[in-house]
Amino acid sequence: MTESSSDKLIEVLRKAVSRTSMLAEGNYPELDSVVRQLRQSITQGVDADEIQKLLNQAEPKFLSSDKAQEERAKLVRTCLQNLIDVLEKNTSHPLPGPLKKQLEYEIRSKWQQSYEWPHLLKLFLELSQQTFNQTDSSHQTEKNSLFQRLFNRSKNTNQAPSNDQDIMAQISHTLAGLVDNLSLPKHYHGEMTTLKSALTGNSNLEQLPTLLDEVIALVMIAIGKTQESLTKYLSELNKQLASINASVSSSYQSQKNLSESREGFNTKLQKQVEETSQAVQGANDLESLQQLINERLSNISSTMSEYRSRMQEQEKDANQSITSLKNKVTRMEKDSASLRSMLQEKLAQAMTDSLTELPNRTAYQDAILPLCQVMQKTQKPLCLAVCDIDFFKKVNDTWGHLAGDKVLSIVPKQIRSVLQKEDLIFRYGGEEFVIVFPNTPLDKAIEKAELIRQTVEKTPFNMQGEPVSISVSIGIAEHKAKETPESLFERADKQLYQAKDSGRNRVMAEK
Ligand SMILES: Nc1nc2c(ncn2[C@@H]2O[C@H](COP(=O)(O)OP(=O)(O)OP(=O)(O)O)[C@@H](O)[C@H]2O)c(=O)[nH]1
Repeated sequence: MTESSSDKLIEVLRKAVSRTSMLAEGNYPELDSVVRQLRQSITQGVDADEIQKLLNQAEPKFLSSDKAQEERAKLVRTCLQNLIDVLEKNTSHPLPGPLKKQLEYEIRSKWQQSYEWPHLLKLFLELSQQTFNQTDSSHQTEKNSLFQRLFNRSKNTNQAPSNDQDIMAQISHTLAGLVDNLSLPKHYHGEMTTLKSALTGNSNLEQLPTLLDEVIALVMIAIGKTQESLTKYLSELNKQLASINASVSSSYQSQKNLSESREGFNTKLQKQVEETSQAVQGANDLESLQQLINERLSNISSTMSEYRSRMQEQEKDANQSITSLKNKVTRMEKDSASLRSMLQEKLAQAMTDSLTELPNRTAYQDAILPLCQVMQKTQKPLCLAVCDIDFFKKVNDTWGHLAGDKVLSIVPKQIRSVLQKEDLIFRYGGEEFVIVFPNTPLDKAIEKAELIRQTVEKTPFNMQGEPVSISVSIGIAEHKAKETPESLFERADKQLYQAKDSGRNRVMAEK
């Protein structure tokens, strides 16, 4: 490595350490002073030995904070699973399948990312609401059941059955455990204690949505560091904009001063020339004329040199302010480019499923409406296929989750290998994929789906040395004029259920 490229590398690393340490600060109080010291030493450019000494001292603290974070995440995962269990065991109806599946899948794939915790809790709240809606529509006898009173807030003030009280006691006990586990800044400890005591022993079901909201708010505070740093970053950019604005006004002011002094100079010079010409006309002898002209010329020359030096000074000022303006704009451009790429990266992460690397359900929901609209406008057909791996639970139960994950990552690759460039595939949740065939009529989509089915069926899977065959069932529907994406999905999903009911490993379409 040349000296200049190693200098550059050191500079980049210095910056990276300094920014990362800013993000880390505030997460673990016991690490804060070390992180701050490290940043200061690095920005002040102290020598390597000193930084090494600091790192040696900090090592055990870094390790213990890593462990604490992992423990915390495990507890959150267990808590979320317990919440689903409480719901499942205590209601007389099955929980809404797709949402439960989605929540379980998201818990499995996201529990380690603390910024996903509020989202997981919100999904649990949604699951509870859907459970109630389902219960309500099918069983009038349960009018005063848990979820009716929870989410519909029925006016009926009957005493809650003791079963409901038990459920709430279990849910609040789990939530209190979760709150206890949060790492919050000191000034939130009061709120945390209040919420914990509101949860402990609480058997009033009607308070669950409010309490859950409060838990989510505290979780967001506990993990809100990234947001905070983003806000700081934006406010820094804002400050830079303000300072650019100030520079622009000062540069405008110096331009204004320049033109004012030019005007002043012109008037003064004109006046001196006029006075000279009048004096020349009024002079009666050569000697006095010579003296007068000398006097006037020296006046004009001193006015001109005064003007020249003033102009030079002002020009220097203007140049300086233009240079500083240019530097500020360059710095701001760099900062906003890095912010933009950071946001794009975050957006891409939020839209991609980490196991299969396919665009996820959120990406599907963003894409489907505009796709339907374009196809409708151009009067071209669009078909949607919902594809689900058959007996996937058996794969997990027989060969374990890792083997299940392997199947989940291979199947979409096989599907993709027979798709055309314009076809789109998404992981909708669990072992379910959605495939969009733009510009494709129903009979053609059925052919494509049949090819997908055969390809998966022929793919050799091997579990612990045993050959295993995997198959998929597929339901298809063609988009109708003015139909919503939800209704299109529902029709395709219905076909999928028929394919499952008719024995699986088949394609069914609405004819
Ligand atoms: N390994 C693994 N399992 C998952 C993942 N997502 C969902 N599952 C599991 O997939 C299974 C789906 O099971 P079911 O919905 O009963 O469906 P199935 O066994 O495929 O049966 P049919 O769809 O009726 O053919 C559940 O056991 C989920 O826990 C994942 O990301 N990895």
